Amino acid sequence: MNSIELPADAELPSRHPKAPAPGTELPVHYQRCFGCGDVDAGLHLKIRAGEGLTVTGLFQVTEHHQGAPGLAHGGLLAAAFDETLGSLNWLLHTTTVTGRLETDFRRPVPVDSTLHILAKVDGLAGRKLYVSAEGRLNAVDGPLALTARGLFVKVGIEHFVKHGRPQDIAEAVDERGFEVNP
Ligand SMILES: CCCCC/C=C\C/C=C\C/C=C\C/C=C\CCCC(=O)SCCNC(=O)CCNC(=O)[C@H](O)C(C)(C)COP(=O)(O)OP(=O)(O)OC[C@H]1O[C@@H](n2cnc3c(N)ncnc32)[C@H](O)[C@@H]1OP(=O)(O)O
Repeated sequence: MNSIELPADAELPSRHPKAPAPGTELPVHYQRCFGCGDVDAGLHLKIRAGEGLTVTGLFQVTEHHQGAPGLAHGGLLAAAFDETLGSLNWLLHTTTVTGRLETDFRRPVPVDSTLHILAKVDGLAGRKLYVSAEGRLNAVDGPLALTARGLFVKVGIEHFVKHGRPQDIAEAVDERGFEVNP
């Protein structure tokens, strides 16, 4: 498939009236999520709602995240973007999964740096949510290290019930009553 292009019929969706206020730290959507949950080996991303259809993510790169010596692993950086882009769901009160994710690595990300990720919704066409993000080193206006574009696809709760491992589904139900974006 080709690069992700915003289709001509895409429209900018509305921010949901109950979206978390700008500046609010978003809740963990699932405690065992590798991106945002309380997982030892996870990314421990801190994501906040921004203005409009934006969220900001902070990824603290540690020695556990290396690919090359002293540098962050590209796949983990893509995961940090995936998680931050997925968190845009909170602003729309919708549920999507990643269909396609393109990541451009423009500058190495050293261990001990903080990656400041700014993600936004670019448009919605049917079930397809088009999103994009940039990541900067150590400051919101720091050097540009990564850019990404994503295509997320709206799904219903049944997607997780059908495909997920039963014991994890049961645990998630206990955790939050299976409510998404309460
Ligand atoms: C316990 C429950 C907890 C649930 C929590 C859930 C949400 C919580 C809410 C907020 C969450 C906050 C943070 C977000 C958290 C995490 C972020 C990370 C997210 C992930 O890490 S998520 C895992 C990786 N992700 C997958 O595991 C998806 C596997 N996949 C599939 O499950 C199917 O593949 C699916 C469903 C994508 C589509 O399947 P489908 O049968 O429903 O629909 P279909 O195929 O018709 O596609 C419909 C239209 O999308 C186009 N389309 C589809 N895929 C495309 C592609 N790759 N490139 C270009 N276009 C594509 C088609 O071309 C068509 O376009 P058109 O309508 O124009 O024809």
